[in-house]
Amino acid sequence: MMKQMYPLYIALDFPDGERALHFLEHNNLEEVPVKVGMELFYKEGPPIVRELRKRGHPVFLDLKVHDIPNTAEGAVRSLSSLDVDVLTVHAQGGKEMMNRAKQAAGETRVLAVTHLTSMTEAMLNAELGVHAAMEEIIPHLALQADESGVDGVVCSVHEVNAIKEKTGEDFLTLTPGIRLEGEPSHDQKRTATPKKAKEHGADVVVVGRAITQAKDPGAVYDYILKELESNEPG
Ligand SMILES: O=c1ccn([C@@H]2O[C@H](COP(=O)(O)O)[C@@H](O)[C@H]2O)c(=O)[nH]1
Repeated sequence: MMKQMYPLYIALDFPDGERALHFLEHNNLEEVPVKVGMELFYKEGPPIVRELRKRGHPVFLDLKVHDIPNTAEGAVRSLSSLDVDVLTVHAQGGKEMMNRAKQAAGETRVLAVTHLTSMTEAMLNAELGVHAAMEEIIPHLALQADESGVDGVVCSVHEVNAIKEKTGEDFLTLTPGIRLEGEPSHDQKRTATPKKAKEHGADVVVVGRAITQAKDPGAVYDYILKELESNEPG
């Protein structure tokens, strides 16, 4: 059976496992779903994922695999053995790469990153030489991802509607770049509040600094979860 996904994952972007585990323990965030990304995984490796799983945390492993199909397939096979809910590849690796990643993932869900939420359309045009509007290129990449067989995409809240129009409602959208009203966006460019994520129909949100750097991370986690689970119209 395919792994379950949760509406909210906390991005554990900490320099080491000790600090990540201390953060969770001291803020009463036992067993909450967490995202392990490059910073923590490259420092600690598979043992930090095993430790989080042992403590009851569902884990999203966000290593954004991007390589030739054969290498990506092998990488995903290795990573999916860690009992994680979901892992990521780059949609720009192409359909064969995404398809082979999906085949190798077993019950672990695979999501394809479209364009990073830290990029603007101007950067896409000037720096990557991709002369298309974000609102065209991202649904296009999502359609390629859907056709390749992966479970969904990583995108910003702003692209969720256009993606679902092309792929259908069941194709998952996971949205980082979440900020509370009035908060600094840091390096993120395509940001939105949890309320907007809910309104636009994002299936899953990932929140890092808005929780990890908050005065009361537990309270912010509870607030965001409540916003996402609210049945009030936007
Ligand atoms: O397009 C993407 C893909 C992944 N991320 C990851 O999400 C978190 C966001 O952290 P914040 O502190 O909430 O900005 C981070 O781990 C990124 O690696 C993303 O931001 N955008």
